Amino acid sequence: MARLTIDRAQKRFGSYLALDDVSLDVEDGEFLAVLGASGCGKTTLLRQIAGFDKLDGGTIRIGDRLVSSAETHIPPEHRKLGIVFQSYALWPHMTVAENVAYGLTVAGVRDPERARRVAAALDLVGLNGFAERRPGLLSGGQRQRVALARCLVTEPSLVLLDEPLANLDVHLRASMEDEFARFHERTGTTMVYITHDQAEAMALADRIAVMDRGRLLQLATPSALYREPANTTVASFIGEGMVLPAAVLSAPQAGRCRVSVLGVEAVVRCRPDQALSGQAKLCLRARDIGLAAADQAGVSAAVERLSYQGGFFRMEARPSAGADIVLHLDAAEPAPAQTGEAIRIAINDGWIIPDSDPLDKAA
Ligand SMILES: Nc1ncnc2c1ncn2[C@@H]1O[C@H](COP(=O)(O)OP(=O)(O)OP(=O)(O)O)[C@@H](O)[C@H]1O
Repeated sequence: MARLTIDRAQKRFGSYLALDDVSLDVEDGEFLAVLGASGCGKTTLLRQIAGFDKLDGGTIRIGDRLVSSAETHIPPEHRKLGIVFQSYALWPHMTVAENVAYGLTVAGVRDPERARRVAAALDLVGLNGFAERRPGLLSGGQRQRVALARCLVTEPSLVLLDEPLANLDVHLRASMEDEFARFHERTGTTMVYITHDQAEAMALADRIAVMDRGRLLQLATPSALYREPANTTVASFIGEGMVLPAAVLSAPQAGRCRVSVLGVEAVVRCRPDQALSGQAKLCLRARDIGLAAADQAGVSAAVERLSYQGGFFRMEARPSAGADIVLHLDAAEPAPAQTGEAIRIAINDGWIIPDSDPLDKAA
């Protein structure tokens, strides 16, 4: 196990800055997910940590050891890492046990120590009955577990996982998520998990690093990312947040303030220490809004779309006071209004986004 510390990492491809001053640290034993849309720089970051590429600026440390900087480059095989790829990368001509043993053989570990460690690793991923099978005769989930066992057997100080569930179907993904979570609990290994799937990141990670266009936008627990996004990009990317302009009507008190949004007053959450006045940006989740009761203030809107989600409807509605805004809210079955009907929407909660987007600022 080891701590990972990345300080102002930079990586260029020609004139494009694929990593732009990325700083983050992963605690010993922590499970960190790196989340972002395609092309945001996740794989580039993983390749720097693994040592597949050379860094142009900044530093990467594993434990106390400097492994990457513009001047230093420790090769991947000397970083004590385990890597699990999306593609499994198993040898088809070797049995499961031989695949798992491979890294030990290369490292000069011999039987009976090697056999003992292979059996323990297969046991850990629940595959001890499969040692003599070839990978071609395993399911996708079983192959991914072999890849996990192969990575673990070398007792890495840090495990990097590059979209390991991307090739699996929905059901298998869910059971492999459990598998990864249990595995992390049992071993306490420091893990960095790359994914573009926020549900996966939320379910697994202690903290999530959200990336966009080569920059780290926020590093926080899943709950803090959802409830208190730091900027507009994170607010709209995570949990389908709606970002709306709001006028601040009162100074924050105990982490709450009064705002006017779409012509309606509401009390919403904000940072207790934030100096707020004038205009702000408000993040609303579907669960923050609902149909207004008769005696409650509400935003007048027209239902544009209803989609059944199993037990409830997702309703999309366009407020009459904001032609370019669509609000989405969840309504219990049976549908309380039909497409085209007028409704009133109450704003029950929300979050004042503390920062305008750092990328907007840079632009
Ligand atoms: N070897 C390379 N040469 C030039 N550009 C590159 C190279 N590798 C990556 N890039 C560019 O750097 C940016 C980040 O790529 P990266 O592969 O890290 O994204 P990603 O977040 O992992 O995306 P995905 O989820 O699609 O794999 C992209 O714009 C990509 O085109």
